[in-house]
Amino acid sequence: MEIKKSDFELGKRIGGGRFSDVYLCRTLNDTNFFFSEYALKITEPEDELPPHNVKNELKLLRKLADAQDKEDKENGTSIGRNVVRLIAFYQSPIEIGLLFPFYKTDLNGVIASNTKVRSAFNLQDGTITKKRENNFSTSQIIQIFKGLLRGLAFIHSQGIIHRDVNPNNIMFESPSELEPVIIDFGISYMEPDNNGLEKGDSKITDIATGYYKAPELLLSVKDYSNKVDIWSAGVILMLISSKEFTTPYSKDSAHSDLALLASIFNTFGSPPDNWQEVKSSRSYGAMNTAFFRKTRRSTDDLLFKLKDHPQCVETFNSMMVYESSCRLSASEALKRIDSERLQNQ
Ligand SMILES: Nc1ncnc2c1ncn2[C@@H]1O[C@H](COP(=O)(O)OP(=O)(O)OP(=O)(O)O)[C@@H](O)[C@H]1O
Repeated sequence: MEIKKSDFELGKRIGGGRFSDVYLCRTLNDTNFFFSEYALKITEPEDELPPHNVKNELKLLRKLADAQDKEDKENGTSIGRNVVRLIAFYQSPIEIGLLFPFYKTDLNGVIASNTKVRSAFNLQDGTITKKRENNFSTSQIIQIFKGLLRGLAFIHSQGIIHRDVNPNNIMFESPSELEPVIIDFGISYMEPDNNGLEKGDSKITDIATGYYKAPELLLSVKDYSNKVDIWSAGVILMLISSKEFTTPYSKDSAHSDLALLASIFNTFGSPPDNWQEVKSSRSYGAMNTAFFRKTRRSTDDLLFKLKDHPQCVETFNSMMVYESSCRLSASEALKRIDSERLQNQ
């Protein structure tokens, strides 16, 4: 639905990135709108640099919203509920506004509300250290993870690669309502050529955020697939099922591709010699692979809180494989996790 900016009263700025501002807003005309609060994302296309493209974001969101509407009409078991729904939009000569339901918190907020802080007194030097502890139950972790996978299964079923799955882009109605909603399609890709912007075999590799980047991106593989999102989802699972809400990666890995690659190899072991998709990558060829000879860390260690859930552990292991074509898809991963639930009934 097309709207006018003047139909809304803008409240405080609640977020935004390099090229956008997101405002809490209220409608001034109640007739067409269901909620009392919305989030309005405003972007000036002229300011953007690739892969950011709000015109493309609007196209993708409209495609997703059509599929969500269709799903609503056809059946009750919607997988589209874990993806933000575009409610309306406006276009002016200088900006594009995208209207969404307002979500109170993101995954970082949910993690903060489920963190127990313990103070430990050190008898030797009299200092006090504070330790963060993950207070999620296993069922809460599985609920968040399954919601994330459902959202990705829906996005991928529409031929879309999200390309920026990370905790800032996973929203929740409240810290206690653990049904995740994936937002931000600002750098997403639609098969087959991102509406003429990027050919399938020469996609932009400068996508995703810090720890959540898949290894093939770090090696400049340009014909990557939606499996980059699966890798990001696996890193999120490591974060939410860790003992202290940390990933096993070094701090430098958040900013340096090379440090991240080293952390990935330290965590998941050396890649196989026959890693097909990176065979021709110049950066991989230039690396001394012997330097990275590492064994994979135990999954008990990586998924501390899910140790007693072999089906989740096995699913995670099948998601975090180097050869992206061998990584589980989101719908396969969901099926595997559900098979544990059925076995336990
Ligand atoms: N529907 C929403 N409800 C509540 N907050 C939102 C909503 N949409 C976006 N935000 C907030 O605004 C932030 C930025 O939104 P979004 O990620 O879509 O924009 P962006 O320009 O792509 O930002 P970035 O460059 O950081 O990814 C989000 O991380 C979130 O905190």
